[in-house]
Amino acid sequence: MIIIFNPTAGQRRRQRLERALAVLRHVGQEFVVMETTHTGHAKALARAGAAEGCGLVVAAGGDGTIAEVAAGLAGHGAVLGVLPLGTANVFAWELGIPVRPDAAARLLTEGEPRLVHPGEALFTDRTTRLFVQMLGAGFDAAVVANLDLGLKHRIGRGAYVWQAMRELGRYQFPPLRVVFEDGEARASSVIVSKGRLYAGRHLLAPAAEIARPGFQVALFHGSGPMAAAAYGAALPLNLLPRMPGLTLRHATRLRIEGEAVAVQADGDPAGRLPVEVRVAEAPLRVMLPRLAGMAQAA
Ligand SMILES: Nc1ncnc2c1ncn2[C@@H]1O[C@H](COP(=O)(O)OP(=O)(O)OP(=O)(O)O)[C@@H](O)[C@H]1O
Repeated sequence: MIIIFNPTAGQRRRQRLERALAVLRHVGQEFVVMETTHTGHAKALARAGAAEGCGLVVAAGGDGTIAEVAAGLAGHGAVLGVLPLGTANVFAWELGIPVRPDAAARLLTEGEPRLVHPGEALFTDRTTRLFVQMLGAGFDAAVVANLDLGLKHRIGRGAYVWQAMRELGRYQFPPLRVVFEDGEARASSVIVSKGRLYAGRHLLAPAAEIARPGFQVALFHGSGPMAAAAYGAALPLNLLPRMPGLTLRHATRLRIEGEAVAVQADGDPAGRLPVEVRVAEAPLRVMLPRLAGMAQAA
């Protein structure tokens, strides 16, 4: 087992990693920990580990690290394991992976691999980017692009709230055009979601099924600071899917266009519009809680 650790993810990450490692040592599980030193490093480490025949490659970090490791494993048979040490850990909440380090470590040895179908973004400079949970264009991507990373490391998710309030006063809400296989739509912001959750455990797309190929696309029609503030207020109350001015629809392929508008993928800056979004060619095997065990627990 290789554990790829992002030392900059989340808060108190090193202590949380050590708690997970103690459990693995206790059960006699052999592992090697590799620390990332820069963006993109997790992908390279995962690819090398899988090429050398490692069967389980663990992302110890947030959703950005998970997405990088997933991209490195694409086309190999290795299973992705997750030790959620990030700020929001949406992927873990979505799939029932425990966020407590000791429980997450136990899952690595006791879980079962199941298939998940990531998304892939293709930009005009021909770069591609895998995403495991969501991709956003518009307001939320502006928040991510301008986030104070020092503040994020000090106070965690509160830094996103602070930045969102700052963006309310200056974001211009340029119109976006979204082209689907069967028509097109306009919106002020778009979130392409693999899963049901967003920004932690908050409900965004109730009909989404992360294990199936395809997306729920949230189109935010309301424009301007008042509309964005209303969406933001509805999110922690899990009322966002019912907000007027928000439509949700299924898609397996789409194109988002807008004048140099920022794009975020799994909570990290990813580039600028236009972007093509599609289902990644290779599904991913992820170590998840056993379904039988979940049924017994229910
Ligand atoms: N050593 C490093 N120094 C700086 N950046 C790094 C390093 N290792 C990884 N990164 C970058 O940090 C980004 C953010 O990390 P990650 O998503 O794991 O944590 P997070 O943002 O705190 O969590 P979450 O996505 O759950 O909110 C990753 O996408 C990766 O590109």
